[in-house]
Amino acid sequence: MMDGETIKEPPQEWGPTAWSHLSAVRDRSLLIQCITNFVSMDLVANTLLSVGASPAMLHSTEEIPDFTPHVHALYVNVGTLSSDWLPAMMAAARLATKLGKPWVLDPVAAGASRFRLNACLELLQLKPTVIRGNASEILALSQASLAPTTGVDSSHESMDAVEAAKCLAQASGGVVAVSGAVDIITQGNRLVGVHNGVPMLQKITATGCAVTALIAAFVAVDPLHAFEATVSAFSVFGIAGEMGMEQAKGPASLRMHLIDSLYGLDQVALLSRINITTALPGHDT
Ligand SMILES: Nc1ncnc2c1ncn2[C@@H]1O[C@H](COP(=O)(O)OP(=O)(O)O)[C@@H](O)[C@H]1O
Ligand SMILES: Cc1ncsc1CCOP(=O)(O)O
Ligand SMILES: [Mg+2]
Repeated sequence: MMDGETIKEPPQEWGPTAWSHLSAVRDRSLLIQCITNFVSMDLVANTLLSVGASPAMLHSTEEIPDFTPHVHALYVNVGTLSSDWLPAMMAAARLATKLGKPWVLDPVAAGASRFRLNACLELLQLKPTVIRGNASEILALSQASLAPTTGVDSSHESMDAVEAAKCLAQASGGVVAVSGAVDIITQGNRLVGVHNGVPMLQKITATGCAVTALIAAFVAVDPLHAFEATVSAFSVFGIAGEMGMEQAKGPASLRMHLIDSLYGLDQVALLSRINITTALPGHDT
């Protein structure tokens, strides 16, 4: 294989990998510290509880030295960022990194303002294990440039951000994940697409925040294989979305059925529904 060439992944391995991650998360009572936005706190906490993890929304700077050493992973989300929250995010991420604990960044609306973009760039310096955003967020971060028309929702397709994601992964040294109709996950010379999920997930606020929280839990059980953990979390969340949609009448009932489906997801459903590609059009080598 030539240097820089993308490794071909055996797709048949992903079902068992995702199942073993979900089973481990369910077995382990993982404590996940979430410094997340006001909009997402409820869905993030309920998503983590539905897979057996324990969410804790502790965000005071004063609590970090006592609390962060006990968590299995840290989740930082800048969705409703203000200057008084940033020091806590930085302190928690710094301590997590120092203690060798995984931490995951959700750069919500990274390109919406200079303050937010600079905050995300500062957080990037602290080496997140995984960065998960929508395509517009990953493009803004990768180019370190504002995109003022972009709020929290993406104005791009995930496929538009494949090269940006690869650059960001190289620059940060972490896993970079772009959500969308196809979720793109990349690290080094690895790249896969997860095709699970339903478009209605975009009509529920904070589903992006929730899938990032799930990634934090999955990475907590397997910090040395953050790429596999991230792909597994996306598949599980997307499959739960598909199963929830079979019972839902619209976004509000999908939100409820999504959580129920995460809670009840079994091995047969996961193995039969998981849909992963390892060769994206124009990006397979
Ligand atoms: N068109 C789509 N089809 C299927 N799933 C989707 C689609 N768009 C987003 N999703 C899923 O919805 C969840 C939230 O992603 P997204 O809407 O991109 O994040 P954000 O809310 O941060 O913008 C992810 O699990 C993603 O896979
Ligand atoms: C609407 C909104 N405004 C600030 S944060 C937030 C929630 C964003 O959630 P997501 O990125 O998962 O759509
Ligand atoms: Mg988001």
